Amino acid sequence: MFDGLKEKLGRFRDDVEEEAAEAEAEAEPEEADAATETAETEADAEPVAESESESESRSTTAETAPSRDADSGTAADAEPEEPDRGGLASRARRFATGKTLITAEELEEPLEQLEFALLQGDVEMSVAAEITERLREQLVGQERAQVKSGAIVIQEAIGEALKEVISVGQFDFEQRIAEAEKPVTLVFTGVNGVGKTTTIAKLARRFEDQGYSVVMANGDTYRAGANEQIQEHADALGTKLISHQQGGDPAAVLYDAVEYANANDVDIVLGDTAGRLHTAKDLMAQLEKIDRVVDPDMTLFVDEAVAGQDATQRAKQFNDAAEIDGVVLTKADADSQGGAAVSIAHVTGKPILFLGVGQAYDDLERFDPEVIVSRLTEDE
Ligand SMILES: Nc1nc2c(ncn2[C@@H]2O[C@H](COP(=O)(O)OP(=O)(O)OP(=O)(O)O)[C@@H](O)[C@H]2O)c(=O)[nH]1
Repeated sequence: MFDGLKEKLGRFRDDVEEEAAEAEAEAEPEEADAATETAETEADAEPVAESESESESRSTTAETAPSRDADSGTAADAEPEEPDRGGLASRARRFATGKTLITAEELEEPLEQLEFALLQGDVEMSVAAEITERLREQLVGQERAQVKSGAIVIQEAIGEALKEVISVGQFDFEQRIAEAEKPVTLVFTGVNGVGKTTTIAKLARRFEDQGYSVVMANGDTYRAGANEQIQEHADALGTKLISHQQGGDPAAVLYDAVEYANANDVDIVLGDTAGRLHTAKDLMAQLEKIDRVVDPDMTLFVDEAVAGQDATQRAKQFNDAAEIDGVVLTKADADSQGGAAVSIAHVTGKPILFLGVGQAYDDLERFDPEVIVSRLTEDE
C-alpha cells in the first residue's frame, strides 16, 4: 500500500542529505586546503632530511624492502590523504550529529523534485504545495538537537508535514458511535462501482464484532441488481436487510430500516444510496430528503484510492453538494501512489475514516494518521 509514495518521500530524504553533505564539502575547502598546504609544506621540507636518512637505511634495508620508493615524494604521497580524510570524516560527523544547517538554497531542488513527484502521484496541487511549504519551514536553518542525525531530522519533518495534511478533521469515530443515541444511522454516498456495497458489508461485520446489532438498507433503488448484490452480503454475514423494489424511494427504504431498528432494538442502520446521479442538484435533493426523513447521524462518502485525483475531485463535489462527515477510501491495497489518501482530507476538510484494504469482510482498517505516517516514513 502506497509504496510509490513511500519511495518518493525516501528519495527526498536522500536528496536533502546529499545536498547538505555537498554543501558542507564546499564550505570546507579552506579547512581542507589549509591542511593540504601544511602537508605539502611538510612533504617539501622532508626530502632532504629524509633522503639522508633513507639513503642510510636503504643501505641496510634495500634487500629486505625493495618496494619502498626511494623518491623524495614518498612522504608527500602518503600525507595528502590525511587532510582529505579529515575533511570528509568531519563533514560526515557534523551532518550525522545534526550540526549542519540546511539552507533554503540547498532545499530548493529536492523540494521541487518532491513536489513534481507528488503531483505525478496524483496528490492534489494545493496539497503538494502545502507539504513542500511545510517542509521548507521546518527544515531551513533550523537549530537541531545534536543527538539527532540529519536523516532523522528530515524524516521527522516529512512525517510532520504529512500528518498535518492527512489529519484534517479527524475525530474519534468509535466514540461517536458509542455515545450516539441508538439507532445510529449511517448513510453511504459515492459513485457506483467503487466498492460502496462491500464497504457497508465490511462495516456491518466490524460493528457486529464490536457487539452492536446492525440492519442494512438498500437505498440504491436505481440500479438493477443492487438488491441481489447487497442481499448476498447480508446472507453471508447473517445481517438483516431492508429493501424495496427497484425504482422505489431511497428515503422510504431508509425510513423503514430505522423503524425496524427502533422496533427491534437494533443499534446501527447502514444505508446504501444510488451514486449515479447526474447533477449535484439530484444528489442534494436525494440526500436532503433522506436528511428530512431519517436525519442520519453521519453521511460517509466512499470512493476508491486507485482513482487518485478523480477520487479527490469527486469527494469535493459530493461535499459541496451535500455535506459529508467523513470518507472511506476503498482498494487502498491496490494503490501505490496514495494521492487520494494524502489529498482528500485537506481538500474537503473532512477526514478519511477507513481504508478498504482487500476484498474480504475483515479488510477494513481504521485510517490512523500516525500509523499511515510511520508506514510512509520509517525504514522497514
Ligand atoms: N482489492 C479491493 N477490492 C475491493 C475493495 N472494496 C471493494 N472491492 C471490490 O470492488 C468490487 C466492486 O465492489 P462492490 O461493493 O461490488 O461495488 P459496486 O457494487 O460495484 O459499487 P457500489 O455501488 O459502490 O457498491 C468488488 O469486486 C469488490 O470485492 C478493497 O478495499 N480492496
